[in-house]
Amino acid sequence: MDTKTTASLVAPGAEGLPERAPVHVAVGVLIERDADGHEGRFLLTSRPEGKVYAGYWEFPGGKLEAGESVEQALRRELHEEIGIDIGAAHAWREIEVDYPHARVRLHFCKVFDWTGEFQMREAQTMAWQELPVEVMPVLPGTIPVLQWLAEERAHAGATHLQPSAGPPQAG
Ligand SMILES: Nc1nc2c([nH]c(=O)n2[C@H]2C[C@H](O)[C@@H](COP(=O)(O)OP(=O)(O)OP(=O)(O)O)O2)c(=O)[nH]1
Repeated sequence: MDTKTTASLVAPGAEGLPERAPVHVAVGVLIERDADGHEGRFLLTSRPEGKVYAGYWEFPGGKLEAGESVEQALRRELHEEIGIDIGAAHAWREIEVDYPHARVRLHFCKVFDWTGEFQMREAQTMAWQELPVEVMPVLPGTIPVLQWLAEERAHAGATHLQPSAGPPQAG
């Protein structure tokens, strides 16, 4: 039995929902490293049309299929969705998120090595980002990862830009 404590958060619209079994999701935090091994830019992709939260930015990944490990699922999803073959997947952090559509347990893995050309096979968009992230909006379940990266990098200030409420109204 899994007795680990996992951080959790409730996305807007999912307050007060009954307890649901989580859907497990493997997520890759692809990070560029310089010659000294310092971690730099990381990859975000936008969620394709037709999925929940279409257009929101996230780290690439997807749901585990029956019998798959996190690493197997990540390898398959990144090949299917963005066309690359990953090297080692380093298990990093986990969080559970309650959305109106499901409760998900996100298994984030850092990935530093991959081969192949990036191909957005689901018509997503990709963006290499630093902190603060400039693409928006960011998926609620992605924001904690930006906070973890900020802690690791001693980044002070905002982790991501917020969609503007629009120009101030006259009058
Ligand atoms: N890939 C990914 N999913 C995330 C992140 N943060 C977060 O809350 N999620 C949630 C959104 C979705 O509810 C779930 C991933 O499911 P999905 O629908 O994208 O997975 P999938 O590609 O296997 O989809 P499908 O084949 O069933 O259409 O995890 C993140 O950073 N990356």
